[in-house]
Amino acid sequence: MKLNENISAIRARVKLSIKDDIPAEIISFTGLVDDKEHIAIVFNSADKQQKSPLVRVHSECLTGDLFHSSRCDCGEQLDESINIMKNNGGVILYLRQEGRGIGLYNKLDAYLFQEQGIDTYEANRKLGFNDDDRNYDDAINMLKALNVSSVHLLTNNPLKIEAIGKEIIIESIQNTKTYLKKDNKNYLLAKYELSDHQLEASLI
Ligand SMILES: Nc1nc2c(ncn2[C@@H]2O[C@H](COP(=O)(O)OP(=O)(O)OP(=O)(O)O)[C@@H](O)[C@H]2O)c(=O)[nH]1
Ligand SMILES: [Zn+2]
Repeated sequence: MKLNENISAIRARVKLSIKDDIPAEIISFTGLVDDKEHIAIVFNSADKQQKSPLVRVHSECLTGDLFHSSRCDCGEQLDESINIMKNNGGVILYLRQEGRGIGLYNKLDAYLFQEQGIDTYEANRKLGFNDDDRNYDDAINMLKALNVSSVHLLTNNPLKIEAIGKEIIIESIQNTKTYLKKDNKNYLLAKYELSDHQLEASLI
């Protein structure tokens, strides 16, 4: 595991959301292990005030997070996280691991395979990638830099739980909701059947 203790962070206060003016801090880091600019969004200074904040480790999805694409559930999960944390505090680690780590170009390429009936994981393999090319070392580095050593984790993804749990105490797991949309049934089914995500089977 690549850990880096020599991280520094710069933070600025922001208000989030179109309607709500949710106070938060946005934090960027230098000294992370990979060359991406991962960020943390901290609600109610959870890093200072809460011993075990609620944490969402969220991988970038430009199409879903920003444009609410019908193909996935990422934007809804991000909105859900913000809505919970605006009242209860918490930390979102926004990791620049677009397309489960393969990047946007390759994710769009994978969509072309999916249109032929191939599931999301096999589409990755057809392009020469692993099913999931992410790692969470820098998520751990960021939590440590924020003095967060134990968390309540907001996820349905067992790989995230395993990876974060290697260095951070996980007090509890809170699942996100299951968001079935126009075009994301196969995406959700693949997560449920092939990758053991804790989704509501009755909804998909
Ligand atoms: N390769 C690939 N990546 C995808 C596809 N659809 C969405 N993604 C990416 O999948 C990632 C989803 O990450 P997260 O929101 O952290 O969610 P998750 O891994 O499903 O885990 P939890 O939401 O925590 O349960 C993002 O990086 C998306 O860009 C796809 O069809 N192919
Ligand atoms: Zn997405």
